[in-house]
Amino acid sequence: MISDEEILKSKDVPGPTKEEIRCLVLCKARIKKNDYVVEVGCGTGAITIELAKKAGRIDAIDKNIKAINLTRKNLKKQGLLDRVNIIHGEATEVLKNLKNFDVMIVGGSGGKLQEILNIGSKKLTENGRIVITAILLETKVEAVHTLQNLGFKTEIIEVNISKGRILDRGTMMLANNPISIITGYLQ
Ligand SMILES: C[S@@+](CC[C@H](N)C(=O)[O-])C[C@H]1O[C@@H](n2cnc3c(N)ncnc32)[C@H](O)[C@@H]1O
Repeated sequence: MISDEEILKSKDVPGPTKEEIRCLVLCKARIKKNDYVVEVGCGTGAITIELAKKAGRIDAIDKNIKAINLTRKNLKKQGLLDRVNIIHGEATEVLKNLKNFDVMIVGGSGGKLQEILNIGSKKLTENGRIVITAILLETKVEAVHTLQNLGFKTEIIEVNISKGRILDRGTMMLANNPISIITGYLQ
């Protein structure tokens, strides 16, 4: 897992998913080396980089062209550009044209989470997984309810990470915003 510092950022793209959260997303997604993974809302490409090291085929989607360009730059920096199919577009449209996949990671939905989950769930292979990261309370509730209604075995964890800042007289723990990781497993 690369550090947060290694990831190129831009003022026009939301910041990268933090290293510790990326670890948990990858863990919950149970990625295997032949998996076909679709990432909705790749942003900086921080999660895409890790997917590119682990999965068989990766499609990374974002509706923001600046995010697409940044994902491309970050993948190139890590020597992983040829491992990912980067797609610029609205996820609800792009997903319809994809073949069936094993895992869908949702890092952003722009108010279209239900639609993304409805379309994505129909494209999942047997034993497919969906992993959603959410900051807003409303998104967390919507993610859990939608996955349950679609028949997924649904799990949610809330992660509160504090990182130590080393000072002259000791170490101060600084808290990051809590983030939820909601996972749906086909059963
Ligand atoms: C919080 S950022 C993702 C962070 C990313 N995991 C990272 O580490 O950089 C959310 C991204 O989702 C994208 N997004 C939101 N709704 C979308 C949609 N409906 N279709 C495609 N992309 C979307 C946004 O443009 C944004 O780049």
